[in-house]
This record gives sequence, structure tokens and C-alpha cells, in this order.
Amino acid sequence: MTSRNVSRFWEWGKKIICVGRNYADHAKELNNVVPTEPVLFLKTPSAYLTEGSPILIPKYSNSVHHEIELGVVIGKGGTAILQSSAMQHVAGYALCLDMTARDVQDDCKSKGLPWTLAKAFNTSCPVSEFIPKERIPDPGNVKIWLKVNGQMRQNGCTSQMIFSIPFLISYISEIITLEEGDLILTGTPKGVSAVQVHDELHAGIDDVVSMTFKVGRL
Ligand SMILES: O=C([O-])CC(=O)C(=O)O
Ligand SMILES: [Mg+2]
Repeated sequence: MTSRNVSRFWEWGKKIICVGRNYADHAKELNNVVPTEPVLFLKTPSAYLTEGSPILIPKYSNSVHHEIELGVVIGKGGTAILQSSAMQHVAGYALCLDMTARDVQDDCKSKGLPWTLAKAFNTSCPVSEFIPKERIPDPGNVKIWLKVNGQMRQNGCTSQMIFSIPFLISYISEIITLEEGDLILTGTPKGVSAVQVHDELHAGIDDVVSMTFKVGRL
């Protein structure tokens, strides 16, 4: 029932909550410390993009990176959700891209400023079709991969996550009430790199879903 209702979650305009540095190999490739608590940031609903429309590099960036991530779509909202019941709040999943203006993020980091310009621009959250939760019985152990122009760039497994999906749902919901239709991006494995105009990004979760996006510029 729930999964049918939220199957076009990107049209609902709910929160997009992102977890950063949730894979040690990615934290290390950017010379970040491996966190002992989740790193959280937000995207706005105008960041959503579905297949058929291009990812648009903002005018103020010369280095937009792909980050392939497993997205968790909330079915039943809640505050201070217990880890033990967290999975009952999940409606399903989506494969997501956390497109990141890396040059802008580096600048924000050095100045101690928030990451909004680097992370939340329009088209910065391409998503696959909705995947009902029954189709991924163990979301803590699926392969997520991404190819750029046919070349494998990211090929990770969600078993490498530092903080598990139940832990993240519990942790986030203590701070921010989760609602039906919210999306949690669970972080990216290593292999991020800059995309160019006309690149084709092709990504998938095991044999469950795949998606393709072209890159353009504003
Ligand atoms: O920008 C970053 O490196 C943090 C992040 O989103 C991730 O690890 O997925
Ligand atoms: Mg990310």
C-alpha cells in the first residue's frame, strides 16, 4: 500500500537528507577523516531529476563530481525511531546521484561555510525509478556502480557503509522528524570524479535497477 503511494516520491517535494563520508574509502580519497558520527546535509526538492532530463552543471562550478548512492524512501514517518523498528518505516529505495560541485565544496570547507551551493543546486539529485522494499531484501549488501561513457568509475557495496540504514534512520529522526516521501541518501563509495558536458552516466544496483543521465550546462 505505502510503496504504491510514494512511488513518485520526487513529485511530493519532501526532504532530501544526505549522509556524507559514510564509506571510509571515499572519505580517504578526499583526505577527510573517517567520521565517528554521521555527517548530515540537505538538498532541496528542486534538486530532483528523473531520467530523460540532463544534469546541469551550474555556472559557478568547473568541477561537478558524480557520487552514486543508495537512497532510502520513507514510507511511515516518525520521530526518535528505534533502530529495531527502523526498517518498518521504509517504503522502498531509489538509486541516486549526489552531484557535487567539488571546487565550490572545497572553497566552502576552507572558509568554514555551509555546503548548500556545492550540494543543493537544481538537478543535483538524479533518481531512478522507485524500488519497492521487497525487491531489495538486504539493502545493507547490494552493489552500486556507475559508469561514465562506458567506463566503470564507482563500484561499491552497501556492506561498506560505516553507519547502517537502521542506525541512520534512528539517528536522523532524533534530530529531524521523518515524513512519508522523505529521501535519505546514504553516502558514496570511492571513485568520484568530475563530469563533462555531453558525458553519459549509467548506473545501477545489482540487477535490480539501472538509470542513464546526460550532462549539460546551464
Ligand atoms: O561530499 C562528500 O564527500 C560527502 C558526501 O556527500 C559523501 O560522502 O557521499
Ligand atoms: Mg554524497
